[in-house]
Amino acid sequence: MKVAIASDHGGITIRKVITSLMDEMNIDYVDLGCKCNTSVDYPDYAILVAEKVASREFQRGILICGTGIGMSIAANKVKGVRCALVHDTFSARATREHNDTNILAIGERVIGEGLARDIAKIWLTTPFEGGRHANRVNKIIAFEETHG
Ligand SMILES: O=C(CO)[C@H](O)[C@H](O)[C@H](O)COP(=O)(O)O
Repeated sequence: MKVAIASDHGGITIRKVITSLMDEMNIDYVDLGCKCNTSVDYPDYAILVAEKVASREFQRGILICGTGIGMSIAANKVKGVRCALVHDTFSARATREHNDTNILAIGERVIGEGLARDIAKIWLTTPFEGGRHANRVNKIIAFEETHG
C-alpha cells in the first residue's frame, strides 16, 4: 500500500506525527507538503492527494488541516474518493470496515497528537469488511458513475 499525505499550515505537526508512524510501520508514503509555515490554501493539497488516490497512483491518502473539514469537503469532490473526517478511534475502524474509505482527514486544532496517531494506525490497518457494506459502497460508486 502506497499512501499520499499532505496538510495545510494548520496540520503540519500532526502530519509529522503520522509520517513518523508510517516510518515505524514500514508503510510506503510520499509527503506532498505543505513545505513551509506560511498560510496556504487547503483545496490545493486536498485535490492534489485526491487525484493521486483516484488515479490509483496511491491506494490511500491522509489530509490534515485545522479542522479537517475543508480537506474532506474538497477531497470528496474528486470522483472515486471516499474521504472520512475522523476524530475518534471507533469511527476510524468503522469507516474502513463499512465505507472502504480511501482518504482520511484529521483536524489538528480539534484533537491531540496521541489520538491522531491512534486514529491513523487503526485506519491504515483495518480492512474493508465487504458483504452488505460492499452493496452500499457500490451504490455510491454507481451514483457517481451516472451523475459525476
Ligand atoms: O479548511 C479548514 C477549515 O475547514 C482548515 O481548518 C484550515 O486549516 C483553516 O481554515 C485555516 O485557517 P487560517 O485562519 O487561515 O489558519
